[in-house]
Amino acid sequence: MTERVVLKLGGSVITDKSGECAIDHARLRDIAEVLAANRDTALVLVHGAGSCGHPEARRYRINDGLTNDNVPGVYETHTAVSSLNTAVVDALRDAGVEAIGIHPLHLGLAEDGRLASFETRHIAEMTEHGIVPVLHGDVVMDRLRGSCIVSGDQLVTRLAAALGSRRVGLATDVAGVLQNGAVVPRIDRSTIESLDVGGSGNTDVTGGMRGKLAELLALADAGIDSHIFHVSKIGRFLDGTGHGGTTITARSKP
Ligand SMILES: Nc1ncnc2c1ncn2[C@@H]1O[C@H](COP(=O)(O)OP(=O)(O)OP(=O)(O)O)[C@@H](O)[C@H]1O
Ligand SMILES: C=C(C)CCOP(=O)(O)O
Repeated sequence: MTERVVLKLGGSVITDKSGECAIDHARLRDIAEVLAANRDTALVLVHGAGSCGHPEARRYRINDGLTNDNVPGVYETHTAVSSLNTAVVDALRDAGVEAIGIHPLHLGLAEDGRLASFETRHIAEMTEHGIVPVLHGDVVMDRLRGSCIVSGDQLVTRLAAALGSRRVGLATDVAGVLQNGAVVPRIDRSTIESLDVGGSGNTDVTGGMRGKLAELLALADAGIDSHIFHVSKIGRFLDGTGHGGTTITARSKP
């Protein structure tokens, strides 16, 4: 079976998270060049929403559930993050990567904030043909709440488990998980307690670094390690030369 790499581009690195849907096109071009240079990798790409989706999700209180008042928020949030998805796909295609956008609102159903069903067989099929599926954190219909936000981080864990991926990376705006300014090289359930991990510095409805680690520790429990590193280290993550960030694992330090 093809060894698939699941890579998430944090919303903080492809948008200016302090603005309103401020897409960083120059950063997207740089990332696209790196991914184009690694075309042999069977890649499944996920991106966060950054300033294209988090402000809308917060404004319409999507995660509190749907009422008569906030139904338009489903459209507004999905449209904002979809515009970012188009920009990511365009940048990749301009660099020669056979990318195609996939919207979780169309293929997932949640129950109380967690994906209950999510089709991935077509994603696996795409990678067999050199297509790079580009998914994103999204608003998804929820059988208990009406709707909820499914983060790119939740998608990463879902995809990695479903596709049997052993290489999972999250590129973000920090060098890794930090403690007193230094990167913590390895985190497992026994070491997480001693760390000071917070949310995002900007508008974020999915828990920032704390939310990320909750997802990735659950993935580690399922036997799949993952890595958080600075966006400038994507090439090194892909070629295995060392990303200098944090590895999230179920195993204690050797
Ligand atoms: N201990 C910590 N180490 C590193 N970053 C931390 C820590 N605690 C909180 N953070 C914050 O977490 C942020 C990264 O999480 P964030 O959710 O913003 O990233 P992202 O995945 O790029 O964004 P998005 O959720 O939009 O995709 C950092 O920029 C930092 O402000
Ligand atoms: C807010 C939306 C639409 C998705 C959030 O995904 P994330 O940026 O990966 O947390």
